Amino acid sequence: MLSRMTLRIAVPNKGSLSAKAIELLVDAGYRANRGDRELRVTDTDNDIRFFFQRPKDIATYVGSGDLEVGITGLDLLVNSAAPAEPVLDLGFAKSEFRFAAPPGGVSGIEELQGRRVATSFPVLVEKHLADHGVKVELIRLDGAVENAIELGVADAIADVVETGESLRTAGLVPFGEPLMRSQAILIRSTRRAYTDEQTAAIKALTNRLRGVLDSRLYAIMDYNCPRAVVQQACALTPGVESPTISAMADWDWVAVRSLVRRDEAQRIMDELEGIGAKAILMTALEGCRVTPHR
Ligand SMILES: Nc1ncnc2c1ncn2[C@@H]1O[C@H](COP(=O)(O)OP(=O)(O)OP(=O)(O)O)[C@@H](O)[C@H]1O
Ligand SMILES: O=P(O)(O)OC[C@H]1O[C@H](OP(=O)(O)OP(=O)(O)O)[C@H](O)[C@@H]1O
Ligand SMILES: [Mg+2]
Repeated sequence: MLSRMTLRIAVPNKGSLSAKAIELLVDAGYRANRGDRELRVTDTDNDIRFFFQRPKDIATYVGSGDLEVGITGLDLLVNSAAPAEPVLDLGFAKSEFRFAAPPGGVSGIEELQGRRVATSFPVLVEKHLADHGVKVELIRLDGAVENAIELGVADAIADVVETGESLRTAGLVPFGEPLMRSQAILIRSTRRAYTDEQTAAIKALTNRLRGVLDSRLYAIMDYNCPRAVVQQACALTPGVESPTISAMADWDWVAVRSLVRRDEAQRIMDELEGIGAKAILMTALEGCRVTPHR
Protein backbone atom coordinates (compact mmCIF):
# COMPACT_ATOMS: atom_id res chain seq x y z
CA MET A 1 0.00 0.00 0.00
CA LEU A 2 1.39 3.41 -0.96
CA SER A 3 1.70 5.99 1.81
CA ARG A 4 -0.74 8.87 1.48
CA MET A 5 0.86 12.09 0.20
CA THR A 6 -0.52 15.59 0.82
CA LEU A 7 -1.13 16.17 -2.89
CA ARG A 8 -1.89 13.74 -5.68
CA ILE A 9 -1.63 15.38 -9.08
CA ALA A 10 -3.02 14.04 -12.35
CA VAL A 11 -0.64 14.66 -15.26
CA PRO A 12 -1.39 13.82 -18.94
CA ASN A 13 0.44 10.62 -19.91
CA LYS A 14 0.36 11.34 -23.68
CA GLY A 15 -0.71 13.79 -26.37
CA SER A 16 -0.13 17.52 -26.81
CA LEU A 17 -0.29 18.28 -23.09
CA SER A 18 2.04 15.66 -21.67
CA ALA A 19 5.63 16.77 -22.39
CA LYS A 20 4.98 20.45 -21.63
CA ALA A 21 3.13 19.65 -18.40
CA ILE A 22 6.04 17.52 -17.18
CA GLU A 23 8.60 20.17 -18.23
CA LEU A 24 6.67 22.84 -16.32
CA LEU A 25 6.53 20.72 -13.16
CA VAL A 26 10.25 19.87 -13.40
CA ASP A 27 11.13 23.56 -13.91
CA ALA A 28 9.06 24.30 -10.81
CA GLY A 29 11.33 22.00 -8.79
CA TYR A 30 9.20 18.84 -8.70
CA ARG A 31 10.41 15.32 -9.45
CA ALA A 32 7.84 14.67 -12.16
CA ASN A 33 9.96 12.85 -14.75
CA ARG A 34 8.77 9.35 -15.40
CA GLY A 35 10.25 6.19 -16.85
CA ASP A 36 8.87 4.62 -20.00
CA ARG A 37 6.02 2.64 -18.46
CA GLU A 38 5.79 4.41 -15.10
CA LEU A 39 2.27 5.65 -14.35
CA ARG A 40 3.03 6.99 -10.84
CA VAL A 41 6.01 8.98 -9.60
CA THR A 42 6.50 10.01 -5.98
CA ASP A 43 8.27 13.24 -5.04
CA THR A 44 8.93 12.66 -1.34
CA ASP A 45 10.74 15.99 -0.84
CA ASN A 46 7.57 17.85 -1.83
CA ASP A 47 5.11 15.30 -0.41
CA ILE A 48 3.48 14.89 -3.83
CA ARG A 49 2.59 11.90 -5.98
CA PHE A 50 2.07 12.31 -9.71
CA PHE A 51 -0.41 10.01 -11.47
CA PHE A 52 -0.04 9.87 -15.25
CA GLN A 53 -3.52 9.57 -16.76
CA ARG A 54 -5.16 9.92 -20.16
CA PRO A 55 -5.84 13.65 -20.79
CA LYS A 56 -9.57 12.98 -21.25
CA ASP A 57 -9.85 11.26 -17.84
CA ILE A 58 -8.09 13.90 -15.73
CA ALA A 59 -11.08 16.13 -14.98
CA THR A 60 -13.06 13.04 -13.93
CA TYR A 61 -10.46 12.04 -11.31
CA VAL A 62 -10.13 15.59 -9.99
CA GLY A 63 -13.88 16.32 -10.08
CA SER A 64 -14.63 13.18 -8.06
CA GLY A 65 -11.98 14.22 -5.54
CA ASP A 66 -9.95 11.03 -5.99
CA LEU A 67 -6.96 13.16 -7.04
CA GLU A 68 -6.49 16.63 -5.55
CA VAL A 69 -5.48 18.59 -8.67
CA GLY A 70 -4.67 17.94 -12.30
CA ILE A 71 -3.33 19.40 -15.52
CA THR A 72 -5.69 19.23 -18.48
CA GLY A 73 -7.11 21.38 -21.29
CA LEU A 74 -10.00 23.81 -20.74
CA ASP A 75 -11.87 22.11 -23.62
CA LEU A 76 -11.40 18.72 -22.00
CA LEU A 77 -12.65 20.10 -18.68
CA VAL A 78 -15.78 21.50 -20.34
CA ASN A 79 -16.32 18.28 -22.26
CA SER A 80 -16.01 16.17 -19.10
CA ALA A 81 -18.81 18.12 -17.33
CA ALA A 82 -16.94 17.14 -14.15
CA PRO A 83 -17.33 19.27 -10.99
CA ALA A 84 -13.90 20.87 -11.32
CA GLU A 85 -12.66 24.39 -11.99
CA PRO A 86 -9.53 26.09 -13.37
CA VAL A 87 -7.01 27.33 -10.79
CA LEU A 88 -4.32 28.61 -13.15
CA ASP A 89 -3.87 29.11 -16.91
CA LEU A 90 -0.68 27.38 -18.01
CA GLY A 91 -0.23 29.09 -21.38
CA PHE A 92 0.52 26.05 -23.60
CA ALA A 93 -1.64 23.77 -25.83
CA LYS A 94 -3.48 26.86 -27.00
CA SER A 95 -6.20 26.05 -29.49
CA GLU A 96 -9.63 26.93 -30.78
CA PHE A 97 -12.50 24.51 -31.07
CA ARG A 98 -14.27 24.92 -34.42
CA PHE A 99 -16.84 23.54 -36.79
CA ALA A 100 -15.54 22.74 -40.29
CA ALA A 101 -16.85 21.33 -43.56
CA PRO A 102 -15.75 21.15 -47.22
CA PRO A 103 -16.03 24.42 -49.18
CA GLY A 104 -19.53 24.66 -50.65
CA GLY A 105 -20.91 22.41 -47.87
CA VAL A 106 -22.34 23.47 -44.52
CA SER A 107 -21.23 27.05 -43.82
CA GLY A 108 -23.27 28.20 -40.81
CA ILE A 109 -24.26 26.69 -37.49
CA GLU A 110 -28.00 26.95 -38.32
CA GLU A 111 -27.40 24.78 -41.43
CA LEU A 112 -26.32 21.95 -39.12
CA GLN A 113 -29.93 21.25 -38.11
CA GLY A 114 -30.61 17.52 -38.65
CA ARG A 115 -27.13 16.91 -40.14
CA ARG A 116 -24.36 14.56 -38.95
CA VAL A 117 -21.55 16.19 -36.94
CA ALA A 118 -18.47 14.15 -36.04
CA THR A 119 -16.41 15.00 -32.95
CA SER A 120 -14.39 13.55 -30.09
CA PHE A 121 -15.75 16.27 -27.75
CA PRO A 122 -19.48 15.36 -27.81
CA VAL A 123 -20.54 17.07 -24.56
CA LEU A 124 -18.89 20.37 -25.51
CA VAL A 125 -20.47 20.30 -28.98
CA GLU A 126 -23.93 19.21 -27.79
CA LYS A 127 -24.02 21.99 -25.18
CA HIS A 128 -22.98 24.62 -27.73
CA LEU A 129 -25.60 23.45 -30.24
CA ALA A 130 -28.31 23.29 -27.55
CA ASP A 131 -27.46 26.90 -26.59
CA HIS A 132 -28.11 27.81 -30.25
CA GLY A 133 -31.26 25.70 -30.52
CA VAL A 134 -29.75 23.39 -33.15
CA LYS A 135 -30.32 19.60 -33.09
CA VAL A 136 -27.89 17.31 -34.93
CA GLU A 137 -26.97 13.66 -35.20
CA LEU A 138 -23.72 13.48 -33.24
CA ILE A 139 -21.08 11.02 -34.49
CA ARG A 140 -18.68 10.22 -31.65
CA LEU A 141 -15.11 9.51 -32.78
CA ASP A 142 -11.84 9.17 -30.90
CA GLY A 143 -9.49 11.16 -33.19
CA ALA A 144 -8.46 11.90 -36.78
CA VAL A 145 -11.92 13.46 -37.03
CA GLU A 146 -10.91 15.45 -40.15
CA ASN A 147 -11.32 12.28 -42.28
CA ALA A 148 -14.92 11.67 -41.19
CA ILE A 149 -16.58 13.67 -43.98
CA GLU A 150 -14.58 12.17 -46.84
CA LEU A 151 -15.20 8.72 -45.36
CA GLY A 152 -18.94 9.38 -45.48
CA VAL A 153 -19.89 9.27 -41.80
CA ALA A 154 -20.50 13.02 -41.28
CA ASP A 155 -21.54 16.25 -43.02
CA ALA A 156 -19.43 18.47 -40.74
CA ILE A 157 -16.89 18.09 -37.95
CA ALA A 158 -16.11 19.93 -34.73
CA ASP A 159 -12.49 19.66 -33.61
CA VAL A 160 -9.42 21.26 -32.07
CA VAL A 161 -7.69 23.72 -34.42
CA GLU A 162 -4.25 25.16 -33.77
CA THR A 163 -2.49 26.14 -37.00
CA GLY A 164 -5.37 24.99 -39.21
CA GLU A 165 -3.00 22.67 -41.11
CA SER A 166 -5.00 19.51 -40.35
CA LEU A 167 -8.17 21.14 -41.73
CA ARG A 168 -6.34 22.43 -44.83
CA THR A 169 -4.78 19.09 -45.69
CA ALA A 170 -8.19 17.44 -45.30
CA GLY A 171 -9.72 20.04 -47.65
CA LEU A 172 -11.97 21.53 -44.94
CA VAL A 173 -12.73 25.12 -43.97
CA PRO A 174 -13.81 26.30 -40.54
CA PHE A 175 -17.19 28.05 -40.24
CA GLY A 176 -19.07 29.99 -37.58
CA GLU A 177 -17.63 31.46 -34.41
CA PRO A 178 -15.18 29.23 -32.48
CA LEU A 179 -17.11 27.14 -29.93
CA MET A 180 -14.37 28.04 -27.44
CA ARG A 181 -10.73 28.91 -26.96
CA SER A 182 -8.67 26.51 -24.89
CA GLN A 183 -5.29 26.14 -23.23
CA ALA A 184 -3.69 23.91 -20.61
CA ILE A 185 -4.94 24.61 -17.09
CA LEU A 186 -4.43 23.44 -13.52
CA ILE A 187 -7.76 22.27 -12.09
CA ARG A 188 -9.26 21.47 -8.67
CA SER A 189 -12.55 19.99 -7.55
CA THR A 190 -15.51 22.26 -6.86
CA ARG A 191 -17.27 19.62 -4.81
CA ARG A 192 -14.85 17.98 -2.36
CA ALA A 193 -13.48 19.47 0.82
CA TYR A 194 -9.72 20.02 0.95
CA THR A 195 -7.82 19.87 4.27
CA ASP A 196 -5.97 23.03 5.34
CA GLU A 197 -2.72 21.22 4.55
CA GLN A 198 -3.92 20.39 1.03
CA THR A 199 -5.17 23.94 0.45
CA ALA A 200 -1.74 25.27 1.47
CA ALA A 201 0.00 22.71 -0.78
CA ILE A 202 -2.20 23.67 -3.78
CA LYS A 203 -1.38 27.33 -3.13
CA ALA A 204 2.36 26.54 -3.01
CA LEU A 205 2.10 24.53 -6.26
CA THR A 206 0.19 27.34 -7.98
CA ASN A 207 2.73 29.88 -6.80
CA ARG A 208 5.65 27.85 -8.10
CA LEU A 209 4.01 27.20 -11.48
CA ARG A 210 3.14 30.87 -11.85
CA GLY A 211 6.77 31.73 -11.02
CA VAL A 212 8.01 29.49 -13.84
CA LEU A 213 5.47 30.92 -16.31
CA ASP A 214 6.43 34.47 -15.33
CA SER A 215 10.13 33.73 -15.65
CA ARG A 216 9.43 32.72 -19.27
CA LEU A 217 7.49 35.95 -19.77
CA TYR A 218 10.00 38.41 -18.29
CA ALA A 219 13.72 39.18 -18.56
CA ILE A 220 16.13 41.42 -16.68
CA MET A 221 17.36 44.48 -18.51
CA ASP A 222 20.57 46.23 -17.39
CA TYR A 223 21.93 49.37 -19.02
CA ASN A 224 23.99 52.47 -18.45
CA CYS A 225 22.09 55.69 -18.78
CA PRO A 226 23.09 59.36 -18.95
CA ARG A 227 21.79 60.92 -15.70
CA ALA A 228 20.10 63.65 -17.77
CA VAL A 229 17.65 61.15 -19.37
CA VAL A 230 17.06 58.83 -16.44
CA GLN A 231 13.37 59.80 -16.12
CA GLN A 232 12.74 58.92 -19.78
CA ALA A 233 14.62 55.66 -19.29
CA CYS A 234 12.54 54.77 -16.22
CA ALA A 235 9.36 55.44 -18.18
CA LEU A 236 10.55 52.90 -20.79
CA THR A 237 11.47 50.30 -18.13
CA PRO A 238 9.15 50.91 -15.17
CA GLY A 239 9.68 47.36 -13.82
CA VAL A 240 7.47 45.87 -11.11
CA GLU A 241 7.62 48.63 -8.47
CA SER A 242 10.29 50.85 -9.97
CA PRO A 243 13.73 50.33 -11.54
CA THR A 244 16.87 49.96 -9.43
CA ILE A 245 19.25 52.87 -10.08
CA SER A 246 22.89 52.54 -9.01
CA ALA A 247 25.55 55.23 -9.01
CA MET A 248 28.50 54.84 -11.41
CA ALA A 249 32.06 56.13 -10.97
CA ASP A 250 31.31 58.70 -13.68
CA TRP A 251 28.75 61.01 -11.96
CA ASP A 252 27.08 61.86 -15.31
CA TRP A 253 25.93 58.23 -15.69
CA VAL A 254 23.76 55.76 -13.71
CA ALA A 255 23.31 52.00 -14.03
CA VAL A 256 19.68 50.87 -14.32
CA ARG A 257 18.22 47.40 -13.71
CA SER A 258 14.59 46.55 -14.38
CA LEU A 259 12.28 43.68 -15.28
CA VAL A 260 10.79 43.84 -18.80
CA ARG A 261 8.42 41.65 -20.78
CA ARG A 262 10.38 39.52 -23.23
CA ASP A 263 7.97 40.29 -26.08
CA GLU A 264 8.61 44.01 -25.59
CA ALA A 265 12.36 43.75 -24.96
CA GLN A 266 13.64 44.45 -28.48
CA ARG A 267 11.46 47.55 -28.88
CA ILE A 268 12.57 48.78 -25.44
CA MET A 269 16.25 48.26 -26.35
CA ASP A 270 15.75 50.26 -29.57
CA GLU A 271 14.15 53.10 -27.62
CA LEU A 272 16.80 53.02 -24.85
CA GLU A 273 19.50 53.23 -27.49
CA GLY A 274 17.58 56.12 -29.05
CA ILE A 275 17.77 58.19 -25.85
CA GLY A 276 21.49 57.52 -25.37
CA ALA A 277 21.61 54.43 -23.12
CA LYS A 278 24.73 52.25 -23.52
CA ALA A 279 25.78 48.68 -22.71
CA ILE A 280 22.19 47.40 -22.77
CA LEU A 281 22.06 43.79 -21.58
CA MET A 282 19.14 41.41 -21.43
CA THR A 283 19.32 38.34 -19.19
CA ALA A 284 16.87 35.41 -19.06
CA LEU A 285 15.34 34.43 -15.72
CA GLU A 286 15.74 30.95 -14.23
CA GLY A 287 12.87 31.61 -11.85
CA CYS A 288 10.98 34.47 -10.22
CA ARG A 289 8.14 35.51 -7.94
CA VAL A 290 6.70 38.73 -9.30
CA THR A 291 2.96 38.14 -9.33
CA PRO A 292 2.00 39.70 -5.99
CA HIS A 293 2.71 43.06 -7.61
CA ARG A 294 0.80 42.40 -10.86
N1 LIG B 1 -2.44 20.52 -32.33
C1 LIG B 1 -2.74 21.01 -31.14
N2 LIG B 1 -2.27 22.22 -30.74
C2 LIG B 1 -2.56 22.76 -29.55
N3 LIG B 1 -3.32 22.11 -28.64
C3 LIG B 1 -3.80 20.91 -28.97
C4 LIG B 1 -3.55 20.31 -30.23
N4 LIG B 1 -4.15 19.10 -30.27
C5 LIG B 1 -4.77 18.97 -29.08
N5 LIG B 1 -4.55 20.05 -28.31
C6 LIG B 1 -5.05 20.28 -26.96
O1 LIG B 1 -4.51 19.25 -26.15
C7 LIG B 1 -5.49 18.78 -25.26
C8 LIG B 1 -5.64 17.30 -25.43
O2 LIG B 1 -6.28 17.06 -26.66
P1 LIG B 1 -6.67 15.59 -27.14
O3 LIG B 1 -7.49 14.91 -26.13
O4 LIG B 1 -7.15 15.66 -28.53
O5 LIG B 1 -5.37 14.84 -27.03
P2 LIG B 1 -4.11 14.96 -27.95
O6 LIG B 1 -3.15 15.86 -27.26
O7 LIG B 1 -4.51 15.34 -29.32
O8 LIG B 1 -3.61 13.48 -27.88
P3 LIG B 1 -4.25 12.20 -28.59
O9 LIG B 1 -5.27 12.71 -29.57
O10 LIG B 1 -3.07 11.58 -29.21
O11 LIG B 1 -4.83 11.40 -27.48
C9 LIG B 1 -6.77 19.56 -25.53
O12 LIG B 1 -6.87 20.58 -24.55
C10 LIG B 1 -6.55 20.15 -26.90
O13 LIG B 1 -7.13 21.44 -27.05
O1 LIG C 1 -4.66 22.95 -36.49
P1 LIG C 1 -3.53 22.00 -36.36
O2 LIG C 1 -2.23 22.68 -36.03
O3 LIG C 1 -3.40 21.09 -37.52
O4 LIG C 1 -3.82 21.09 -35.05
C1 LIG C 1 -5.06 20.50 -34.82
C2 LIG C 1 -4.98 19.00 -34.87
O5 LIG C 1 -4.18 18.52 -33.78
C3 LIG C 1 -4.92 17.54 -33.06
O6 LIG C 1 -4.80 16.30 -33.66
P2 LIG C 1 -3.82 15.17 -33.17
O7 LIG C 1 -2.53 15.24 -33.92
O8 LIG C 1 -3.72 15.14 -31.71
O9 LIG C 1 -4.58 13.88 -33.68
P3 LIG C 1 -6.03 13.35 -33.23
O10 LIG C 1 -7.00 13.92 -34.22
O11 LIG C 1 -5.90 11.87 -33.33
O12 LIG C 1 -6.28 13.81 -31.84
C4 LIG C 1 -6.35 17.99 -33.26
O13 LIG C 1 -7.25 16.93 -32.99
C5 LIG C 1 -6.37 18.43 -34.70
O14 LIG C 1 -6.53 17.32 -35.55
MG1 LIG D 1 -5.63 14.75 -30.53
